[in-house]
Parts: sequence; structure tokens; C-alpha cells
Amino acid sequence: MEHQNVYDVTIIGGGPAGLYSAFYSGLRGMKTKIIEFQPFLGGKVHVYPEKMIWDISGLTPITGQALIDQLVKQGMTFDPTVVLNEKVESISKDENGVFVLKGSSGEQHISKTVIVAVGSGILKPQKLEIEGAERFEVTNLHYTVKSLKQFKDRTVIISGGGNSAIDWANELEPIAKKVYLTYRKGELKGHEAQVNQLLNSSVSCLLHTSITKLIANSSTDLVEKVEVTNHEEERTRHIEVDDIIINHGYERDSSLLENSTLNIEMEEDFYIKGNTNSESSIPGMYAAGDILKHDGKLHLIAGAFQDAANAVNQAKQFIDPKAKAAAMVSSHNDVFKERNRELVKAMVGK
Ligand SMILES: Cc1cc2nc3c(=O)[nH]c(=O)nc-3n(C[C@H](O)[C@H](O)[C@H](O)COP(=O)(O)OP(=O)(O)OC[C@H]3O[C@@H](n4cnc5c(N)ncnc54)[C@H](O)[C@@H]3O)c2cc1C
Repeated sequence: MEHQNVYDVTIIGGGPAGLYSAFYSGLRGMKTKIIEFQPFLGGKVHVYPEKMIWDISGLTPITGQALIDQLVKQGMTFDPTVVLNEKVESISKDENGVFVLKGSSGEQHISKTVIVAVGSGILKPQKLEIEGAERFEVTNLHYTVKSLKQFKDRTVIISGGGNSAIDWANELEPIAKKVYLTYRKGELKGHEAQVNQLLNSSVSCLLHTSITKLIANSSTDLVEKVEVTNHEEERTRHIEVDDIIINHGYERDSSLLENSTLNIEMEEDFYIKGNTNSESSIPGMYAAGDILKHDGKLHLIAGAFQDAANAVNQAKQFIDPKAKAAAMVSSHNDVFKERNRELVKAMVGK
């Protein structure tokens, strides 16, 4: 079968890994498409647009939103085709060994290589397991923190004991009137430094404790009090609150990899098993970012960038075995010649 509109590289997922893959793929002169389920690019970083990110080399603290803006700008450098609002439902290969990606719109996306950059799949927050809780999602029950300002001088209770819950407690502590953190287990799971900061702050940490009831004002439909239960001591108490933030993690949507007809080697916990070059067990298919696992894999934004460059370089060699294994330093690339000249001229004021 002759394929019209066949791409060299199709990237599934428009988060940090996918966006950097799109940039790098353009740098290596490949025809590139990026497909994203959401109506916007940026991936999981949209969950924390106002959080400060400290651990990306070369970037002094940057908010999630500012990082998204930069990632998208860089990702678009070589004008990849961008398809938004499209869930890739399955990946297969046709009789010529070309990848066929079935999209939720009914379109088939045809590509010589594929980079799977789906993170933990399509994000669906784990909901608070209290009957009727969903009706407060339009008032003061939150699953993401879109703006820190909205919590200024308010009493906030955060439920969860992982990195997200701890990070939000630390970020809100100087802004809010009072912050409580409840966690059903006895030990917090976050990074040591963040846990220490939390334990040495004014945040009240209620361990072995969960939110068991939301008590609302019937005229405003705002939760005014929560009932919390300490499971060890079998004791309940009420806390007056203005806002409730739930950070119980996310459900992983792994349907893409489950529906695919290819025999993709996976880790037990549904990561794509890769080697350090981001290669999957399927020739021509690579993985980058949070979906990838191998010894030494860094499940952070910084790690996603390295994976993306590796994945693209492998894709390039898969299509053209005579191509260089790695790209040159960026300033040596012809594609930047003209832009470099302009930038240098502007720098010296010429
Ligand atoms: C609250 C929070 C704070 C964090 N703070 C930091 C931090 O300070 N520093 C740091 O380095 N990391 C941080 N992280 C982790 C960081 O966000 C991730 O490591 C990073 O986003 C991974 O990028 P990714 O591109 O692999 O995946 P993602 O960002 O998850 O992007 C994957 C994209 O793929 C799309 N997708 C999934 N399935 C499909 C499909 N079938 N079809 C089409 N599109 C699909 C999704 O919609 C999503 O947009 C934080 C994470 C959270 C949740």
C-alpha cells in the first residue's frame, strides 16, 4: 500500500518529552507530527502552572506556566504538524512495516517511526471517596491548584502524603491563613528536604487520618467544615475550612498500550521497558519521559529531555542507517545558520 502523508516521526503526547522530541526531530531534519489528547500542549505541567520548578538545569526557578510557554515555543521551532484533541487509541504496523496509529477522530496517522511520550497516560485525578463530593468541585473542593492567589488568607486542608500534597502544603503555608495536611498513613512519602520543610513549618500534619465527611452550608453549597478521622485512635474531629485540596494521585490510563497489536515489552507497573537509548522492544518505536523505565531513568523533566534526544537520534538512524548517531552541537547545525546570524547581529547592535 502506498502511503500518502507518511511522517518520519510521530510523537504521541505533547508534554515536556513530546515537545522536546518535536524540536529535536526538526533539528535532525525529519518530518514530524505531534499528537495530543488535550486541547493544549504542555502535558502534566498544566497541573501546576503556578508552582516553582527548581530542578531543571540552567533554569533558575521558573513557574510551570512559564516553562510550558518556553517548551511549546521551542517545540514549534521547525513547524511540526500538531494534532490536538486526538487520543491515539492503538498502534500497529502494516504489511510494509509502517506504523499506523488509530486516532479517536477516526483518522489514521502513518509514520516510519513512533516516539511514545504519553507520561502516565491521560490524567484523571483519583477522587475523594465520599458520596456526593463531586458537587463541591464547582465550589471549594479542588484537585489541582491553578492559582496560588485564590488561597491567600484562607484555611486550607490538603489530603495526601506524596510529593504533590507536600509541595502544595509548603507553597501555601506562607500565603494561607492556616494549612492542614491529612494523610491516611503514618509516614509522608515525599522528598526528604520537602518533608523536613513541612515538619518544621506551621502546617498541622495529621497522620493516620483521612477526611471522612464534608459538611456544607446548604445555602452557599460551600464546604465549611470537614470531619477527619484518626484511624489509629478511632477518633474524629471537625475542622473549619475555606478550601479542600485533594492530592491522591492519578489513575493511569494505559489503554493505548493495551489496545496495541504490537508486542511491546512492558515493566510490571506499565512502563515501557527501554534501554538507555530510549529504544523499545519494537524496531522503530521509542519512548521518552515518564512512560519509559530503565536502570538509572530519571522520572523528572530533566530526564525527559535526555530521553527525547536519544529517541530522536535512534529514529533518525532507523530511517537512515548512514545518518550520524547523534546531532552536532546546536550552533553547528545549518538550520540555525541564518537565525544565529540575526541573533548575533542583534546582540552587538548591528
Ligand atoms: C504536581 C506535580 C509537580 C511536579 N513537579 C516537578 C518538578 O518540580 N520538577 C520536575 O522535574 N518534575 C516535576 N513533576 C513531574 C513532571 O511533570 C513529569 O516528569 C513530566 O511532566 C513528564 O513529562 P512527559 O512528557 O513524560 O509526560 P506528561 O507531562 O505526562 O505528558 C504526557 C502527555 O501525553 C498525553 N497523552 C497521554 N496518552 C495519550 C494518548 N493516548 N493520545 C494522545 N495524547 C496522550 C497527555 O494528555 C499528556 O499531555 C511534577 C509532577 C506533578 C504532578
